[in-house]
Amino acid sequence: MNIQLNDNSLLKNQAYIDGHWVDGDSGSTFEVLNPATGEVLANVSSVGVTETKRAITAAQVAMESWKALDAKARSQVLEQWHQLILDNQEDLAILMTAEQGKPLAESRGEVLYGASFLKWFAEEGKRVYGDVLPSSNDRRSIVIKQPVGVVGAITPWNFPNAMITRKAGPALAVGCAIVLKPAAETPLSALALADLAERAGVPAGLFSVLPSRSAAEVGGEMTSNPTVKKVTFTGSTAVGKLLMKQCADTVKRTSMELGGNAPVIIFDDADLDKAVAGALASKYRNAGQTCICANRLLVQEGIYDAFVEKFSAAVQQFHMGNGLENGVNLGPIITEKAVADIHQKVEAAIEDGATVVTGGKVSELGPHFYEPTVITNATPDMRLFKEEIFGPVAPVFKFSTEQEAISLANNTEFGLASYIYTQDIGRIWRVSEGVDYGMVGVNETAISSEIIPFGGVKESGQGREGSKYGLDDYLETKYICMGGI
Ligand SMILES: NC(=O)C1=CN([C@@H]2O[C@H](COP(=O)(O)OP(=O)(O)OC[C@H]3O[C@@H](n4cnc5c(N)ncnc54)[C@H](OP(=O)(O)O)[C@@H]3O)[C@@H](O)[C@H]2O)C=CC1
Ligand SMILES: O=C(O)CCCC(=O)O
Repeated sequence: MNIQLNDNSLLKNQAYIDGHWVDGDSGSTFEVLNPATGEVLANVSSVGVTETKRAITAAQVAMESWKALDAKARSQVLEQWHQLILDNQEDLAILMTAEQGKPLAESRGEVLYGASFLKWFAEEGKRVYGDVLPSSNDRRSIVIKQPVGVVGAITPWNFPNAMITRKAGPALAVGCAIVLKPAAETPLSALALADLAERAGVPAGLFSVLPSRSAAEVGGEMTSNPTVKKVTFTGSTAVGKLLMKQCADTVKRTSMELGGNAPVIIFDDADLDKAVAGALASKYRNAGQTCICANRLLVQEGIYDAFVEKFSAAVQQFHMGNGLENGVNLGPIITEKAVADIHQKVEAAIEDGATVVTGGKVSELGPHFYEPTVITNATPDMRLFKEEIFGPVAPVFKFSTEQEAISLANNTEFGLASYIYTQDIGRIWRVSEGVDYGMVGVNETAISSEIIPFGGVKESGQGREGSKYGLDDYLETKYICMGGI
């Protein structure tokens, strides 16, 4: 493999099924590329339907003894996995930057973020309480919670570590087994996590990782196999809808964390410096490739020009490049296709009358780099308003009234994250309650952590990840009626 770590045994290029490192049955492999340089990092085994079936069967077997353990015993294994991730933070970060592109500082942060889900759910898994309901004299009505069963998980390339632990943590904590298909662009982080899980004592079969170049085959088996009781997915809305349809035939539970179209609403009374810093951090995190990234900057007319000036000046300070190099704080875009898609949206906006203040083109650094861009005179009929940009492009829209801001924010089929900048306490409540989003950041855009219920409404998905609420997605509720008392 074209990469050097302190511990090179974390570099895996085979699937991890039922506790074994294996090639795909067909022997086929696929390339994993460094998006900053285009170099081939590794050739990774590609699995299909039969290997997925095997992983699911192994999961079912492994789950029997795992769910019978005390929650405390499961917790200890998760704690150990958490500790090993911390111990290997730098290697995991280097691996992540190599295959995904985000600057090393962001990768280090994601590794800690990913580990935090294991720690949180190691603790929270010990608190799966039931209920005794007020009942009539001759009976007692009891509610218990049980693990939902074997879980199928499909994760994206933009967060190659944390999206896995955010699903595996709660699943394993409550006694489920999990079969994971990572994104084809970033399987190395997933496989390194599996290696650490094995070292931590996660029993064979309980956490299998299925790299594949045919997502539809693996996803098709996961969603149709009756042994899988729940499918959890993070990715595009289009694929999420497809998976939900596929799950309908066997009536599986689903959790869907899909696309977003986050508005950042900046009112005239906002603290301008805070608003600029918050919008900047949100928009350009992971080069704009985050489902909760600011997608639309909605700025009130009285502060519009001042905001654009300060924001654009800050955007021009980014140092774009290979995320492994010192000082780089903006990385590449995952694929050339994604770059082309971003650029088409910008070109369409220009044709429709938008103005490019800075950026607006593919960078001279190479075909995976798009210049950090600010666009003014943006209007709601543009693709930049309607679609997830997933790139470092900030369109700035102007509004007049609070009601108009709420209407603009809600004028989308998405409803994941939203942000408000204002100092008016009444307005904070009105707007927070008025926007149709699963999450609202008030004078803050760094809203993610393991303790909060992450998730969306409308076509941004269903279910919540992280927090005490995140456990419910992996639990069934059983009612027991005890009669004859
Ligand atoms: N909510 C979020 O966090 C994310 C949103 N997106 C949005 O989606 C757009 C496209 O990105 P993209 O990577 O193509 O997102 P996808 O939704 O295609 O990919 C996410 C995951 O789904 C898998 N997948 C794709 N097709 C199927 C299928 N038919 N059955 C089962 N699994 C499948 C992918 O596998 P494989 O990699 O092998 O194709 C990957 O593991 C982005 O521009 C962005 O707008 C993307 C990623 C994350
Ligand atoms: O779905 C995503 O894009 C990843 C979520 C990032 C976060 O948890 O902040």
